[in-house]
Amino acid sequence: AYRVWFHPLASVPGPRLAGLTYWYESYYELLHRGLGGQYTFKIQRLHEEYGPIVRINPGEVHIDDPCFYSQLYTYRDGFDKPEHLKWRFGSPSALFSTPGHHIHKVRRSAQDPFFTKSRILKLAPEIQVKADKMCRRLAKDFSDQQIPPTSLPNSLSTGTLEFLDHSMFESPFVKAIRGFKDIAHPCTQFPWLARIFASLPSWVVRIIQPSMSCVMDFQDEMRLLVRTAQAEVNQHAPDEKDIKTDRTIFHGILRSDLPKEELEVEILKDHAVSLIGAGIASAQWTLTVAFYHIISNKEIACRLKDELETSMPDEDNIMSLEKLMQLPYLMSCVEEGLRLACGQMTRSPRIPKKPMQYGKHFLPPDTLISMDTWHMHHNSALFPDSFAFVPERWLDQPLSPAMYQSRPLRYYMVSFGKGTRHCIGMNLAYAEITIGLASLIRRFEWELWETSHADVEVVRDLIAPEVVKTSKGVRMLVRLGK
Ligand code: HEM
Repeated sequence: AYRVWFHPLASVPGPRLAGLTYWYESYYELLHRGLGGQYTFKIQRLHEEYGPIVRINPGEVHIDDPCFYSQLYTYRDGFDKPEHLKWRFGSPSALFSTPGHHIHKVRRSAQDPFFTKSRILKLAPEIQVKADKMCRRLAKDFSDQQIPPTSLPNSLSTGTLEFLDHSMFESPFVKAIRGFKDIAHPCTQFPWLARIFASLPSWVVRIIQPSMSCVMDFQDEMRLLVRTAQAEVNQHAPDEKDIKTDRTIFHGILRSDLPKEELEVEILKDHAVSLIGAGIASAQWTLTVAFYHIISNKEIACRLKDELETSMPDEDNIMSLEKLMQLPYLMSCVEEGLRLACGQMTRSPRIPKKPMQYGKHFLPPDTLISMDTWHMHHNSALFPDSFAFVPERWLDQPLSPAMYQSRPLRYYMVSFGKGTRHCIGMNLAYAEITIGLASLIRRFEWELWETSHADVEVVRDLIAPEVVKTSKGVRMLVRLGK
């Protein structure tokens, strides 16, 4: 009775059942359509019925209004994230899992310097080396064969060349990420489940939940990586410059001014898991979506190829990232890929400490308020025919319609989120996707193989190439012929 009639959110529109019980959300996230991961799409239908603000569970409202995005995901006041999401990906101390704004700020300040634009521009030649190696392997071993292109981007994303040597570019990391995705929804709905998994010895978890084995292996590998960095840093005085101790972001964090408790192995292991996991999954999916749409549309493919051939007559010399980023059609394809891939599709709740107002609705402090990329990127006023891949919509720096204040259209592209918790890897992701697309399209001819639009359709939230594969039983295959 309290939740339905007397709760401060009781007057916010929405289905009565959603205001009454969290089981409403759990049903859509775990069971609906036999897939789970459906609440994002259900919320879209609820907005059609109830308007731009909907109460989606007893303590949370969802807003579908592009103008409100920057108010919620703000750079000015950092908001907390809900405590129960901390366990979602089994890395409770990772940046995106950290609930409190203040501790998040401390952790983030140690990692930010590694992802600045200038740092990534310096790193770009290394990414190009990987892209070159990937292309050489394609030319040598896969000419005129089918390959699943979802595997290609892994090679660029992980910061290691080792994957490029795996058959079909298959990688153990990708299996681990799939494992995380399998448990993410159950662990969001029942956070105690993740805590139980975390407290059990790993051999017990492996027996009761075999799909977690690769996750555990991945975590062990990350612990080892952190311990190695610790040992190398401890061998040198803090002010000593040494090539070995500048090798990875973890060497850098260990040499930062973070308080001692922030440098514990388990915390750094969580950062490692999240940086590599987030880095692989989203960039891989975005490149896959862009790649599919480009090769499935002859006009787009020809226009892009023309631009690349004109600017790089010698295919062996892909131009620098800085110059690639000045190619208008290539960058429009990158933007459109990012828009359609949607990044992290699920809503990202924030907890303002001060009251907020949305229209006539007063939202008291500590209310969970959320928005998501899916609703932003499929807003038909901003992005007409929003499910179509139209790079042209990004050419010549377009503006949004007057109802959205005629701002640059890019203002409403939120693949990387906004505010104090926006994606730390944004510059790296742009670099990987741009270099990846330019190298693959400039150097080869591609043809779709037993692949249709359904193979890149999102059927479940939380990003989904593997989910699409398993749920539909098909893979996106292309044939390579130089
Ligand atoms: C196309 C590629 C990518 C997309 C679409 C993407 C998307 C996002 C989004 C939307 C967020 C905000 C999540 C939230 O509001 O809670 C985020 C956060 C994050 N991303 Fe990415 N990401 C991408 C690539 C990367 C890469 C390459 C890395 C790693 C280097 C990375 C690491 C992170 C981390 C660590 C966070 C948490 C930041 C924080 O809470 O301060 N991401 N990402």
